[in-house]
Amino acid sequence: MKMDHILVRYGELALKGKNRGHFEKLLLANIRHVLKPFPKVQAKRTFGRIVVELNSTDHEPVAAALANVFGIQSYSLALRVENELEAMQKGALFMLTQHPDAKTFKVSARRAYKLFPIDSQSLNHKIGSYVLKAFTGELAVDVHHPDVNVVVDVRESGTYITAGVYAGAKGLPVGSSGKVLHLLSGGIDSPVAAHMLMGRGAEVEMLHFHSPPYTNERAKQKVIDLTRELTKFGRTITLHFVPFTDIQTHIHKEVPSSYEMTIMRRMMLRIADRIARERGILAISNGESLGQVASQTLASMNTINEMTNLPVLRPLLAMDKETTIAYAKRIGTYETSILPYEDCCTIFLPTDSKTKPKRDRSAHFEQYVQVEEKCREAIAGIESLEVTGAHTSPTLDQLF
Ligand SMILES: Nc1ncnc2c1ncn2[C@@H]1O[C@H](COP(=O)(O)OP(=O)(O)OP(=O)(O)O)[C@@H](O)[C@H]1O
Repeated sequence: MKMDHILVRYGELALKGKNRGHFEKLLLANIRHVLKPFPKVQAKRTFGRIVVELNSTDHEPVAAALANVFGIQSYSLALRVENELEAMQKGALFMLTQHPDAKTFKVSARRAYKLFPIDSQSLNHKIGSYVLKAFTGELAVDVHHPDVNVVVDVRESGTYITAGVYAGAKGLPVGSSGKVLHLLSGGIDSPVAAHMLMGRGAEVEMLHFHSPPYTNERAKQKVIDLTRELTKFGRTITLHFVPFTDIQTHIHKEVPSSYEMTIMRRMMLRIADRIARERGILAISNGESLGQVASQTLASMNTINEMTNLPVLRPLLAMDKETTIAYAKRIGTYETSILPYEDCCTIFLPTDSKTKPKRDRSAHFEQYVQVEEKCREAIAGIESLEVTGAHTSPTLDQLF
């Protein structure tokens, strides 16, 4: 016998009333996205849950892929058998052999298919006593706090037997809350911030500023790799590379070093604002946390934020670095983030950046930067790509 199904339950979705149907469709699409590396596996929506048919594929990698998908409350490995008592008994026994450490169990039969002739009470009894006989002395029944609850779910299409529930990623399906334009650097923080937003249903579209030849091709590949890592939590992600060399060198030449960082960030946000509006995106996000560095003080945020009246979401605002690092390790982005390739923000890194930059001073220095022209040129030079997933994601060689 072999595990042949995974039953997926969704939680918060249920709270969403009339959006439920839409959310279920999104969740199913996102599940199908992460299951693309398993061509034989199929996912279907039935009776308020999603049934994943393994079709002879090993359950472990499939379950691991599902564990990442936002919107899944929990899931269970399942065995499907014919609607016959003997098959149910053998199936329940098989499921219990998957839990060699269990000392107690119970059977919880549910008979959604009322034409099946044995009622759930009798099924509990008949299956329970069969299992007890097979495990003589090793297993006992405990109806209140069993180590394993064997659920026998009788449906018209067959009986699904599960033993154990695994926690899903919870949250909302990616895409259910609309789209956010996310500023993705190659660092530790911004991928974590993106993941948090995805968990609240946001579809993230990535914007990365790069400054060749100061930042190299490997830095670019790193950003693609981080994006690809994030596709495993939901769906394909659009990534835009904005050429920033000209703007940066110009700022470096024309602006006092204490305001370079501020003006550079204001240019980034100006460009992000325009791209978001062009693409009908309602919010911008980044990986800033309060007070970490000169560009992330309240005064700095205030001065930089002047460039947009779209909401700027900062999921990491109140998180300390240690927690962010632990989070990045957990979601699998940390190892890529710490690869030592330059980010454009560090290439002319001034040591005297203002921690309290002013809006009026910034506007004054921007008079020397040809803001309009530079923004237009940068936007015209954008390269965009769709990053679909670990199995199909392109490398730079294939792209440019
Ligand atoms: N080259 C870039 N392209 C796009 N966004 C960027 C870039 N550099 C920085 N950002 C955005 O600005 C935020 C703050 O960047 P900064 O380098 O000051 O801080 P950080 O704490 O090192 O962030 P991270 O770890 O995400 O790089 C980043 O989280 C990211 O959202």
